[in-house]
Amino acid sequence: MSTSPFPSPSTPISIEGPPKVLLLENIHPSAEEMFRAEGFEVERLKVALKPEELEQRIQGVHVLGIRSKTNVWEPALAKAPNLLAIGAFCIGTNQVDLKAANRHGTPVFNAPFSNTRSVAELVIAEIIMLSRQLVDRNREVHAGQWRKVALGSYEVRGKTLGIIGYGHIGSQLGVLAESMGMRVIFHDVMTKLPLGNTRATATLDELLASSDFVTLHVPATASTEKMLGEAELARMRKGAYLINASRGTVVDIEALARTIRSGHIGGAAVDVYPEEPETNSDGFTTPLQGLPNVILTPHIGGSTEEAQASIGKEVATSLIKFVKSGATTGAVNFPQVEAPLIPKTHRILNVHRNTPGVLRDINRIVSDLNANIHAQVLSTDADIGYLLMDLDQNVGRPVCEAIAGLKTDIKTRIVT
Ligand SMILES: NC(=O)c1ccc[n+]([C@@H]2O[C@H](COP(=O)([O-])OP(=O)(O)OC[C@H]3O[C@@H](n4cnc5c(N)ncnc54)[C@H](O)[C@@H]3O)[C@@H](O)[C@H]2O)c1
Ligand SMILES: O=C(O)CC[C@@H](O)C(=O)O
Repeated sequence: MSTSPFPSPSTPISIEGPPKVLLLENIHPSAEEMFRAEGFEVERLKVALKPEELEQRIQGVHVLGIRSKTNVWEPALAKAPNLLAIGAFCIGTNQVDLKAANRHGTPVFNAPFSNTRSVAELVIAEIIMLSRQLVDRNREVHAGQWRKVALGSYEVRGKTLGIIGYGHIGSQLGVLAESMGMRVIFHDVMTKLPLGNTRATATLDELLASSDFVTLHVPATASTEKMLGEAELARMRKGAYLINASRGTVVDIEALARTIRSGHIGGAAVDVYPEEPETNSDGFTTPLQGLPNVILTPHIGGSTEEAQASIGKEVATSLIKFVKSGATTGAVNFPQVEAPLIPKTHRILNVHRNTPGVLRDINRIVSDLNANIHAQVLSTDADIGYLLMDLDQNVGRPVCEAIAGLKTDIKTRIVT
């Protein structure tokens, strides 16, 4: 992903008719219902779009909803000057070029909580399945083979679970695992409050060397890319199990396959892969196929009815609030502003390059029109400033047109 230039020239956004929403990747109908109830026009597709298709479909769209399979990069953003916001109806936002979206004045909202319990529960199931070699026994009986063995099957009680990434998922998982009598340790780059009897290890290596189960719950970032490679896998205890329901970039999958084949690792449960198919009808291969005591799932950690319905509502709520008031609280790439609408005032939103003098120029435009600023909130990051202005007079159109003439302008729109 590249760092984009600022868009130029800018034009004020005016929404004629209902705001247009494009929802991809079979986003739960709860989102569509909420948008429709607010008078938005919604198109909902079951599939992800490839970059070139997205560039076509995104034109004229005000709100785009995706999950983990649609990449939103600079070329698509450049084709969508009317795009107000992007909703990632999931936790991960690595599929969006967040920096480019920021520079285009487009906040990205996600659902940081709604599917976390579903992932934690899946991992609990996998811990027991790996420990009892359940997938292998299940396959054998389905094939008419009766292998009643205890060898290599263990209780999880008293075993150590090592959690890499003690965030929303990792910490919930720790609580659930302790209730089954497991010892829980974790490694995180941030200082985290250990829940229950868990404790942080001094290093990743200490966690790898001390765990019977290692499970990953980190985001896809430069620092987590292949954080478990050949050397790290070799540091795990002999016979230990690995679980990855975070992102496919985090584990060197070829090295994992070799380590399982060598017998050093006792099994693995993998939900995410470096390359994943875009649709359910595409074929799929991974070097882990056919290996013993290996559970492979198609990125379903967060795929429960409860989680998807809740995500639909959570992200739609943020997007509707942003379109209707400009609130950016919770956006993952944007200065945070939250201000309820003030009756009898007229709200303008402006995103501009963060350079000296912008506020002075904008305020001069307003005062030259003899308008009064009732309230004004500015929040900035390194690249952009996000300004929310409530004016006493209904002069949004001339103000927006004049602001769009400033070299520093990125995106301006009238809310009320
Ligand atoms: N399989 C699925 O369907 C599914 C569902 C939900 C989330 N996920 C993935 O799980 C990830 C974690 O979700 P979450 O809600 O717990 O996120 P979170 O942000 O609450 O927690 C992530 C934790 O990882 C830590 N971390 C970041 N970089 C690290 C590093 N290099 N080493 C150690 N720790 C590091 C962070 O400090 C944080 O505590 C998401 O980013 C997403 O990619 C997958
Ligand atoms: O629903 C999805 O496509 C992704 C789910 C999960 O990986 C997430 O990041 O929340």
